[in-house]
Amino acid sequence: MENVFIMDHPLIQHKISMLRNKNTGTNEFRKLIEEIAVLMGYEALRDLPLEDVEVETPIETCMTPMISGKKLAVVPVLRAGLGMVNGITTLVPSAKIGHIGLYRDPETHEPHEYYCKLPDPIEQRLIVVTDPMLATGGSAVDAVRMIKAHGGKNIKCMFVIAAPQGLERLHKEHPDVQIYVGHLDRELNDHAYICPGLGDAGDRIFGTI
Ligand SMILES: O=P(O)(O)OC[C@H]1O[C@H](OP(=O)(O)OP(=O)(O)O)[C@H](O)[C@@H]1O
Ligand SMILES: O=c1cc[nH]c(=O)[nH]1
Ligand SMILES: [Mg+2]
Repeated sequence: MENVFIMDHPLIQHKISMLRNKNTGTNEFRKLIEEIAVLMGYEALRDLPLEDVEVETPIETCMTPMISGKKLAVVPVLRAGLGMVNGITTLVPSAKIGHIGLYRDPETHEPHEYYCKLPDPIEQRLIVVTDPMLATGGSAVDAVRMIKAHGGKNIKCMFVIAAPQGLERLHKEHPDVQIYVGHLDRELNDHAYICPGLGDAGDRIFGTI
């Protein structure tokens, strides 16, 4: 699928396996999510535009490449997406941060919007949406729709784990969006949880189980 990138780096796979373990506690879970975000961010940002700038080294003056263009915006989908923000700002400390609040209704599994605050203007920025889980895809489809409604154009989404159903839906509804997935899991269960998955990412990051 064009614009879909499934990670295969052994470090990412190893850390995702640690996340899956139900005995991994809140503190370690949070650290792992952040580390995976750094590793995935490194992959997802490999096409950042560069421009040559003049720098004086101790030896001579040279032209040397630096990141060009408008700065990045990281947009976590609350709550669980917050766990990945520090990973991206470790790579790009100057990034602006927006927030989209969505929760999934436990019965219908439909997303409900409760917050949206994005950097303004957002048109020229590269926007990186973070959420550890892409299950039915409802939350991600809505998050991208909200960003586009504010003028966002250049959008990448990062998920630690995705279900095939959610990946297909997001790609179908927003084919222009680049989707980065740490691991593609088997399926959804009757409660729309990812199998084998890691449980409820938000509850495990914030210790609200
Ligand atoms: O693809 P979907 O079927 O929409 O499911 C994925 C969404 O569900 C989780 O959030 P949740 O609703 O549990 O909110 P939380 O992060 O506050 O726990 C997860 O972090 C995604 O945002
Ligand atoms: O498996 C899932 C599905 C949705 N949200 C989660 O946190 N986990
Ligand atoms: Mg949750």
